Amino acid sequence: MTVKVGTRRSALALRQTEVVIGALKRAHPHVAFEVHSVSVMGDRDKTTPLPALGKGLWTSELEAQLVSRELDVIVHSLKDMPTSLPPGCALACVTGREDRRDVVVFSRKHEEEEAAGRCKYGALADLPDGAVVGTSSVRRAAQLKRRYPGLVFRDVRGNIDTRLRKCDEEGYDAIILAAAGLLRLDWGKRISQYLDSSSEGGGLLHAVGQGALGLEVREDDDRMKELLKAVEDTPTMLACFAERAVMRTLEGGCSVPIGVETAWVEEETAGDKMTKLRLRAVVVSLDGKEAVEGEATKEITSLAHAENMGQELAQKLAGMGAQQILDDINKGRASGVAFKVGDA
Ligand SMILES: NCc1[nH]cc(CCC(=O)O)c1CC(=O)O
Repeated sequence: MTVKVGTRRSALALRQTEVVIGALKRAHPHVAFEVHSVSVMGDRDKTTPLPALGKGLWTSELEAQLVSRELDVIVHSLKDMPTSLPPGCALACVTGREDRRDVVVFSRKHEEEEAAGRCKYGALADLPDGAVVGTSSVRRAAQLKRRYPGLVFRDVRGNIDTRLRKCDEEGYDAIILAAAGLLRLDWGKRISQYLDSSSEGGGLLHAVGQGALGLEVREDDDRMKELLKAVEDTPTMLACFAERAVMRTLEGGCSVPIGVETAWVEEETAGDKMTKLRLRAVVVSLDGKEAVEGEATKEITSLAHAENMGQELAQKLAGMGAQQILDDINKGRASGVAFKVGDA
């Protein structure tokens, strides 16, 4: 048996695929795996603002080859997978999660003259008003504008190595990326600050599925689903299904400012310690001026429970004003308002 594994062509996607195949080979030593890299629109078009490219910008070409049976499984960054998949496709497995947080990388132009490699800034809060922060994510820009209104946000496109080069050479003071991508490509040394929902973490909730890998198969391919169970991480899969249900219910995509944060917590209930899933979510207006957030903590033991939890929290946020924020964003786009992340 030879399994044809599809992936984007970026260094990160290829590294992620290598890791997954390594784990599968250890579990199934008699199965052969072939890597098939495919060019996708999000990697080809480096100028159009991401929201204008639609939801399938990282996945559509790969899914077409899955359905036509040129591929048997696709390794995705889960956060790049739309929350609704094309007919005949299924998210069969979510693997263990790398650090799910966003991080700050400062431009090398801020390294101390006398101590190469040491940046004079340690956190976003250290930056002066007017400092330029690069991100192509409306989720990151909208949330950070709330906490750091003096910063100027500017689009930065390209794969991770390109964005690091642009950070150092093209007038940025810092850029925001996912820890997972940097760590998987051995760029951890560039990370100056980890961001999360805490005050010192900038109050930033991460992207749905960030840090996790999603393995997509044909809906009717039970043999492939069985084979992939060897690399499934069930707690991560349950958490990510809850996160994805929040976005699906709010009808968001990877280009709307929805942030989430999940954690498995121990809670005392009637004298018994129980492990429960804590799910936080936030919806922010593009200018960062309005935000609706909430959380829930529940015992979750199935994918259906997880999806229901995400759906309920999303409906609660929608009733608190989140749907209005998203409707305003979609109206703005429908009227052809050119979309850009930031101010510069
Ligand atoms: N399309 C961007 C993308 N998709 C997945 C990752 C990082 C890896 C992950 O979140 O699993 C990135 C880079 C980034 O957000 O900095």
